[in-house]
Amino acid sequence: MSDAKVIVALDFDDKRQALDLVSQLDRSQCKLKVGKEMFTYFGPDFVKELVRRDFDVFLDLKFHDIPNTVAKACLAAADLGVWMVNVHASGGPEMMEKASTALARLKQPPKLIAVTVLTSMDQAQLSSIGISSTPEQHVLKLANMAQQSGLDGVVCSAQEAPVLRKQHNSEFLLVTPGIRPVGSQQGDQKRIMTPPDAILAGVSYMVIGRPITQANNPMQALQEINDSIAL
Ligand SMILES: O=C(O)c1cc(=O)[nH]c(=O)n1[C@@H]1O[C@H](COP(=O)(O)O)[C@@H](O)[C@H]1O
Repeated sequence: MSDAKVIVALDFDDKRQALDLVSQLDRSQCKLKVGKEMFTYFGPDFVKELVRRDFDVFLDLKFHDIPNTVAKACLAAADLGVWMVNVHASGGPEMMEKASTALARLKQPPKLIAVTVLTSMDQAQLSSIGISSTPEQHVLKLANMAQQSGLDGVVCSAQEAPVLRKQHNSEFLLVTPGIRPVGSQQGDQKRIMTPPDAILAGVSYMVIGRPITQANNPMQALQEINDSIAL
């Protein structure tokens, strides 16, 4: 596994464009994430190609279904050779336990993490789905559930990292999207933080998409982020 803290979210509708960027990268600079858009267009072969190129790949399909279906989908993801997979914590403890138990039987299981509260949601969005706690309270609750269910960590925003780090040691992975370098567009993200602040807050890995992929010079954007978090 590489030491890279940045996970580049490859959200493209064009495989050639994605592979052009990937060809300029190496595993010491970043890990790669394949999400619903690219997986739906280009399927497992695209994921396998990135694994073949020796990248740590996070397959971000956010499984959320009955326990048996999710456990089997996680096994299918593991078959692709990915480094990390995720499920929605709101699928509940039984779903998460079944997935974690299924993966634990493998020789080299991928990391299994749970999405808590999407970084595109704020208090108003949470209220609109009937949840009256604050995003931080809800993240904490789901993160505890994920840990008790045997998961390796959670997806949350960097804003919740300091309080999560008080309850979970550094082995519990905090994977944080909603990362915005100073001057970049916020877009649809609500709970955001800059890369250096996120590292100070105790995150394990930062998922960064558009600030890199839509930059005039993606390689320079990634280099600047890596420089900004270098010790
Ligand atoms: O699981 C994820 O990766 C994820 C969870 C979350 O709460 N928020 C979130 O933005 N993501 C993903 O992280 C990436 C963020 O991309 P940018 O907003 O372009 O940096 C996207 O691919 C999202 O699908």
